[in-house]
Amino acid sequence: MNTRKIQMPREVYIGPDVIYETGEICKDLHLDNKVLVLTGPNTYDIAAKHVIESLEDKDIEVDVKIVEKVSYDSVDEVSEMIAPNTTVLGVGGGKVIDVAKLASFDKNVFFVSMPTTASHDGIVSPLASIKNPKTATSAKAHAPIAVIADSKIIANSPFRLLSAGCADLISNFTAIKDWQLAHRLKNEPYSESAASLSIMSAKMITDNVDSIKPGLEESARLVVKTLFSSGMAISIAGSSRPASGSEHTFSHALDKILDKPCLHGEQCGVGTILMMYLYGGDWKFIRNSLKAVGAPTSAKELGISDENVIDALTMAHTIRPERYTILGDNGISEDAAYELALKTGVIK
Ligand SMILES: NC(=O)C1=CN([C@@H]2O[C@H](COP(=O)(O)OP(=O)(O)OC[C@H]3O[C@@H](n4cnc5c(N)ncnc54)[C@H](OP(=O)(O)O)[C@@H]3O)[C@@H](O)[C@H]2O)C=CC1
Ligand SMILES: O=C(CO)COP(=O)(O)O
Ligand SMILES: [Zn+2]
Repeated sequence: MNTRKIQMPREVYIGPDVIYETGEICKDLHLDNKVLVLTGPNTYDIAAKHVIESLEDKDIEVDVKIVEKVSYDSVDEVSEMIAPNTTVLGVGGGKVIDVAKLASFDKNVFFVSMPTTASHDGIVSPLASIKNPKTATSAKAHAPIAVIADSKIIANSPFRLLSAGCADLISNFTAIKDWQLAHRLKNEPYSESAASLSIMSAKMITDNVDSIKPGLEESARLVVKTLFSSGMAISIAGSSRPASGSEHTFSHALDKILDKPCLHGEQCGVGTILMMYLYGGDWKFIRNSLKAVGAPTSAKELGISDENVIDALTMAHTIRPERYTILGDNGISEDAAYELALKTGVIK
């Protein structure tokens, strides 16, 4: 059978205060039997409590779970709370949304994505990126049945999170270069439509850096919509290939090395500067774009050591060996990694 399934959300709501309409939206979608709200310790007060009120106002039975730690154990814990008629609402950052996505997929129930910030492109994608000691990358799950994105809450989220979302999008530039390389060198299947959508998403950010400002609802809308289009590129490809290449394996390596990793998008942004240099591309454009959206461009700005950068660079090719990238099968030598990081100003 040569059929591919592309999953997209059925309904997408973006707007100020839309969170207060959650109950009504769930009723309209017939997702009103029983709802499990997953949220984080901070996002409970910021968003989830209003979601719960809105659901209860419509007489929908609600269970709540605060996700403290993101792991396969938390996915299992959440799965145990899911009955066949439960709808799972993920209200929070990328980690909460990923747990909601994977647990609902395991139990074959609907999932609604309710991002409280715009920090990553997993908002609509059908993949969940949950780490375990063996795999550092995303697992197959399903797309949300609906997305409810409150642009007021997102605009008021820490600007650092929005900057990280922009950096996750800018990283599509090198992800696509890696995909094209793997297509030419290894005959890996390549989708022109997914790649175009991915590049368009990255350009939407670099063409509009001046419009991305703290506390502005228009900025939040722009970044959310662009994260949607990048997530859709992932859906079309059926893998994170259009949005995750060597810059992401650099970030995944940092996640393994650091006791307290930085934000996903921040690490990927710095990785993009490094990998674009390896491609002989315009890495200064990447660095300037990241600076313009307020994202870190060096080890110092990430708050990590120069040694962490070199270790992550030399480890990156081991993270997902089946996904061919500019780092090749053997990776980069320590000397070359040092030169690369120095020349791009990532280390001093
Ligand atoms: N599935 C996919 O395709 C993808 C998945 N990812 C994954 O997503 C994760 C990264 O997501 P990210 O959002 O950066 O990290 P987190 O989910 O850890 O969120 C970062 C922090 O921001 C807080 N926060 C969220 N919204 C607000 C708000 N409105 N106001 C104040 N604080 C807020 C969270 O609070 P709280 O403590 O309440 O949670 C948390 O402390 C990674 O695990 C990454 O692998 C990334 C890209 C794609
Ligand atoms: O972060 C992602 C896309 O931005 C998902 O990537 P991974 O598949 O590498 O986890
Ligand atoms: Zn990413």
